[in-house]
Amino acid sequence: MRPPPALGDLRAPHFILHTSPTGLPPLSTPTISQRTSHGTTGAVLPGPRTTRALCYQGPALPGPPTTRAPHYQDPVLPGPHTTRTLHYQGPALPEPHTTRAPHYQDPALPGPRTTRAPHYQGPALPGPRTTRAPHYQGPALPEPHTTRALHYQGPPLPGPRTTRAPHYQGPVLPGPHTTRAPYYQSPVLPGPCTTRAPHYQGPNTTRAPYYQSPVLLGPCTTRAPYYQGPVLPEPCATRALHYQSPALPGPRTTRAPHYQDPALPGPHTTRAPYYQDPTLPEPHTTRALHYQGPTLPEPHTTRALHYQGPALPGPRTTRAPHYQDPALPGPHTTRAPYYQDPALPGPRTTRAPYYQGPVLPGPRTTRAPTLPGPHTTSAERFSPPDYFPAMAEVLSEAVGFEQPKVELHVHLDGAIRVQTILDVAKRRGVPLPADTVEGMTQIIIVQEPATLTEFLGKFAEYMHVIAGDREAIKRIAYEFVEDKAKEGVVYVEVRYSPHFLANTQVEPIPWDQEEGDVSPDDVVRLVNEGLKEGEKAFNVQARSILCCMRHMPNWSMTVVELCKKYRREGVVAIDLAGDESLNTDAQSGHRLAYEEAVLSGIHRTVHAGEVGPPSVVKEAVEVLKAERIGHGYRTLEDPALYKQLLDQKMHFEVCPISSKFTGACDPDFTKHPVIRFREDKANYSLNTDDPLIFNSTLNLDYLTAQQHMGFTQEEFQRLNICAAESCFLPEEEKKALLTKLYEAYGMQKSTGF
Ligand SMILES: O=c1[nH]cnc2c1ncn2[C@H]1C[C@H](O)[C@@H](CO)O1
Repeated sequence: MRPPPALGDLRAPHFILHTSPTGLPPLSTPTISQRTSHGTTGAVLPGPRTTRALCYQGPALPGPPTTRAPHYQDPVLPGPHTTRTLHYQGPALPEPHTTRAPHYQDPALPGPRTTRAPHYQGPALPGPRTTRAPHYQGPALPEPHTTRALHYQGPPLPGPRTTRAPHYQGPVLPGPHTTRAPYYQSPVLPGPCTTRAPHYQGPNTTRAPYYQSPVLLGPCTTRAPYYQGPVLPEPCATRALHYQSPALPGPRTTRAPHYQDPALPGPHTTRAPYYQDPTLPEPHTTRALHYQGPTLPEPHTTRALHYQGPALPGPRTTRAPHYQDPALPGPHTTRAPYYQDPALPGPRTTRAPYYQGPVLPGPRTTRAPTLPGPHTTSAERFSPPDYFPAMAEVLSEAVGFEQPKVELHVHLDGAIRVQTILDVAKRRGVPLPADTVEGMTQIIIVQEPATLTEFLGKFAEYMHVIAGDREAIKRIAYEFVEDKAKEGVVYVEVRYSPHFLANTQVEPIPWDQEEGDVSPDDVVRLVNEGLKEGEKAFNVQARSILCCMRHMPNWSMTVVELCKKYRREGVVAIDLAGDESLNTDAQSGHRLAYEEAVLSGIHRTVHAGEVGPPSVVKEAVEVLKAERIGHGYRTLEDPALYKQLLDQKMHFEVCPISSKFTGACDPDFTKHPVIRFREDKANYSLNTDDPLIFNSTLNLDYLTAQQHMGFTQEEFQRLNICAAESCFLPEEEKKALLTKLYEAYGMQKSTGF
């Protein structure tokens, strides 16, 4: 339908509208002079109801003089044979009683067959044979009760097959009650086989892609969001990929968390968490948690790696904690706790090179590395690849870089004091496999270069002690700041997963905890408090980063919401941590969370290229819009990507000691990727990552760079300035931090690049 002409259009060239001297139209009816194109003036048309439009040029109208002026909109035209407006171009209207002006919008038209104006937008029209919405272009709707305006958005319409969501374009859905508006997300879908998510493309799995309600009804329905595994046999077989509840009903259902081998034979095949060797003979094959030794002969011989219980009966059974050399001769061969060198002479004499425990009786026994006398071992004689886990304390007297430092990549839950774990365990009555700092340390730390997955398993040794305990959570944050102060750190960004420290409002509840009352939100508040008090007490600036976990995409939206909620209380960014070797879906909750972070101005870092290929780094940058990369070592395998990131000054959060023990990098530090970063003047920092688990300190990372990679004091200064430039503080605070560093380093202001 043509729109009504604008006022200007009405002033056809044939007419002169006499206006007032003010130039404004007069209040009284103007005199209209008609001029023909030949310049003649026409007369006012005579008769009642006879106003012909001044420029009416349509066909001769039937009947007595009926034409009203163009744009006439008075609805109260009396009688039949009434007005055809000047520009009416609608369909032929059936006579009689039908004609209304084109823009007529009064809903109160009486009687049946009341053709509504083309732009009619009033309430639903009563009765049958009602008007189709003017722009309706959908398929022919069957009568009756079918016509709804194209943009109808009201509540669900009653009756079968009536409600079609306004923009619904999916395939025809079978059966009654099937149509749901796109974006429909109500969790209370009744009955089976109902909702099809708007973008759903798979077979038969009835849940919207982001559907996350735990109260799934009926069998065969539960597919975890993002589940992409093989088709699971029905029934009771469908479990979310990361499902961790131990309470699964039915046989063959319990799988260790992260268990990914579907081929376990027989029933009762629960494997220890992280157990990945499918070749254990049936039955009773559960091996101790982190057992990695050689196959043990006979049944019932498996001893946990960290077994510290009473002496076991039978010969050669009791092994010292961490004992890993099966070739020790004779019975009773327990070695000292740090023993790792089988080549030392003499019985029962060998101590680890950095043994600092109580003095042991007997000759040639315990020697601290710097002690004089025979058989003493100086620190220099030991190459770090062999002795790193035990080096931390010994080398702590040597200082790699004594000036103020910035640390950007350290996990709060990987930086807890062992003493604190023991204290909290005692207070809460949580049993631990050791009750001394030394014993517990040896259980927690990674002794040898391992895999990232094995390393992540270490958190299970102690997280259940701290998680869900308000006092402990606040305490670890506070003590963390104190530890950083001792390391000469002036600014730190510490990260953690709020979910991993919670025991309610987290699904599944981690670390086999009972449900409690500490939610992820509570965790963030407690950490904020601990950090704030630590800042005041120790004069260190501490901010936090909240971690999403790779294997838990459905936690991520909560993480970003917590970042937003607590951005003014010290939370500066979002991270994605965990096992990069897990194949997470690009459509996952992480992606949505990072989109939200971008929209809300939350800073973003992502663990990528630590053990994962360069494609993970690429995804972090391009999809998740990461501003920093956690680790990023494997970026070097894609020269084009590396060049791009160099050009854009992407910051790499490098963690040297961590990279050795997680198996991310060659244990030979002289081949470490950070050497290339340094040569290319890349933007990177040095960090501890998880000093508890690596038994390390920030100083040890600097020493490693200095002693094995040739780092100079100037490079340490440069990389710390890079770290400050790339920190997630607001600009003003960042400037203040940079000024502090420049002053401490005695430098002129410039960027570190
Ligand atoms: O180096 C790491 N790579 C990937 N994930 C890690 C690393 N260190 C710690 N995490 C995980 C384990 C922690 O529980 C979690 C949150 O701090 O982040």
